[in-house]
Order: sequence, then C-alpha cells, then structure tokens
Amino acid sequence: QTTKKAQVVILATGGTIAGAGASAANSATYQAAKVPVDKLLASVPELGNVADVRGEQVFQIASESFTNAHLLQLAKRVSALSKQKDVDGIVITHGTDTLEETAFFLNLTVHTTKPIVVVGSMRPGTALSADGALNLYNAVATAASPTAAGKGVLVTMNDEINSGRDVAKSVNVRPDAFKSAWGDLGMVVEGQTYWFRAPVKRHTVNSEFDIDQIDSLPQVDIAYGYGNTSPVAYQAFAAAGAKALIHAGTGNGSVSKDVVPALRELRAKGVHIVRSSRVMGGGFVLRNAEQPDDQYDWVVAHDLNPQKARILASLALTKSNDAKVIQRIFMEY
Ligand SMILES: NC(=O)C[C@H](N)C(=O)O
Repeated sequence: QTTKKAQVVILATGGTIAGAGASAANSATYQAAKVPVDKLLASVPELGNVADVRGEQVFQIASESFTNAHLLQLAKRVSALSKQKDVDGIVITHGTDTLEETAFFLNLTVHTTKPIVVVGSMRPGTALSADGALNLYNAVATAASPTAAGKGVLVTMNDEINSGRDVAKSVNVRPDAFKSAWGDLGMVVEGQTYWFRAPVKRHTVNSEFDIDQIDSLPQVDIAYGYGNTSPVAYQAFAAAGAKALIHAGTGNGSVSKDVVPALRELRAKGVHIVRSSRVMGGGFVLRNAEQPDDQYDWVVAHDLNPQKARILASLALTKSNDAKVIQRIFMEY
C-alpha cells in the first residue's frame, strides 16, 4: 500500500533564510535575499521525506522593504495556489523583520483551510549553527500535515508553531526571536507536529476580507509615543494622505496632552485614530481607558501591536469608514 505524499509549494520571498555571509563566523553581518529558491530546496534534501515540494521565486527582497503591493501580490498567489487540487499546503519563506505582518495579512485575507506556513531564519545558511534548514524542514512538515488545517496562517521558527495573528519578532539576532503573547500553538519536532491550543479569533475562511476582491490598500501609518513627544509626525502622515494613524502609545495606549488636540482635529477631518501600545510582549488597550474613545470617536487596537494594527486598519478601511465598524473588526480578528 502506498500513501501519497502531501504536495507542498514553497513561495520564496527572500530574507535571511536566503541570505549569505562572507564566512561561517558571520551570523549577524551578511546579505539577505541572495540564494534562489531552487538552491534553497536543494540544500535540504530531507524535505522530500515529508512532502513532494516545488518552489517558486515570488520576490527576492529583505523583508524590511516589503510594501502593500508585495503583500497583495503574494496573497493573491497564495489564494490561487490554495484553490488548486494538486496543492495540499503552502510555505512562504520570508525575512523575519516584517514576517509577522505578512503572516497576519494572509491569515485575514486568504480563504482556505489548507495549511499555510510562513518561515524565516535568524542566521544565513552560510553561518555556523544556521537555523534556516531546520526551520524550513519544520515548515514543510507542518504544511504537509492534515493536523495543521483550519488553524489559520502559522509561523514555524525554533521548533515552535505560532499563530500568524499573535506572533511577533521579540528579540533580534538570537534564533528564539518569535514569541506570542498568548503562547505557542504547538511544537514541530523531527517532522512531527504536536498541538496544545487553537486560535479563537476570526481568520481565513471565517474572515470578511477576501484577497480575491482586494486590489489596493488604504494608506495607514504609525507614529510613536514617547516623552517630549509632539504632533508633527501625525500631522505629516495625515497631510501625506494617511486614512488612519496607528498611535504606538506608551503603556495602555496613552496619549500625551500635547498630542491629544491634534489627534482630535485630525479625526474631525476624517482621519481615524487607532490607539495601540508600544510595550513589548503584549499590549492590552481597552476602550475609554486613558482616553475617552467614545467621545473622540477613536478606535483601540486591543492586543494587536502597532504593525499588526496597521494591517488590520488598512483592511477594515476597505469595508467601512465608520469608527464603530472598525472597532468591531478590531475586537473580532
Ligand atoms: N532575519 C531576517 O530575515 C532579517 C532581514 N533583515 C529580513 O527581514 O529580511
């Protein structure tokens, strides 16, 4: 009796997982996005033990240079592949700097229950103790596993399986860089998945956002809260056309008294204000705590970090310009 291996497509976008350094001692100084997808796959022949894999080079960039256009193009490709009968799972290799934004975007916009796994590495393949090969192997094993179906977009790094919604790059340089405030979903060890939780927020097939219907994203920008802050960045972003501003606020998304009047003025002109928190490891911003959101018609990002709040605000604006609807979306996804 032969059991057919899962068919997994690897979409390569660049990043350190495709990086190369001058010597094996260069774990932190190297060039990202150098190695093409065919070479990447050939360097891990063990992939063939867990799936039939084929690769596609979508981009070859460092992830800090991702734009909304890249997000749209990648998500449309993932969506098209997910509809193919000869595709059981999809892996996206990605730089780690904005990996959490892309994973969240795919989680919100691709309507499939097939496993989608985003993966990167913290060290280039040329470095001593490079983490990319094992991360890729684990990603393919997870994408090939029926146990990963219906759990939303996943991120496998450092043997851990995290939800693309929750996970954030929380340290740099070290391979244990990716953490979720609400915990890992599971582990992937020697090609075997082990699950401990499942996401409860709306995603993929239960999302009101569908990448097949979205061709552009409204401009949303992020301004940072800090001591001695001023309204300059918020006003400049709005003048340049931002439809919503994410306030990466101190603590509970608090806003300096020197900034509040400018944000109220911008809201009166139609720009949405979304309060998030700059704290590491899990913000939790509540409506009307610190600022009277009901009175000002502002939105809170709840537990989403500023960069994830940008992604969701942008998608929300494709549906509605009503702050109450945008707030409903922030509580559901
Ligand atoms: N570790 C990495 O992948 C970092 C790199 N700058 C990137 O995001 O493309």
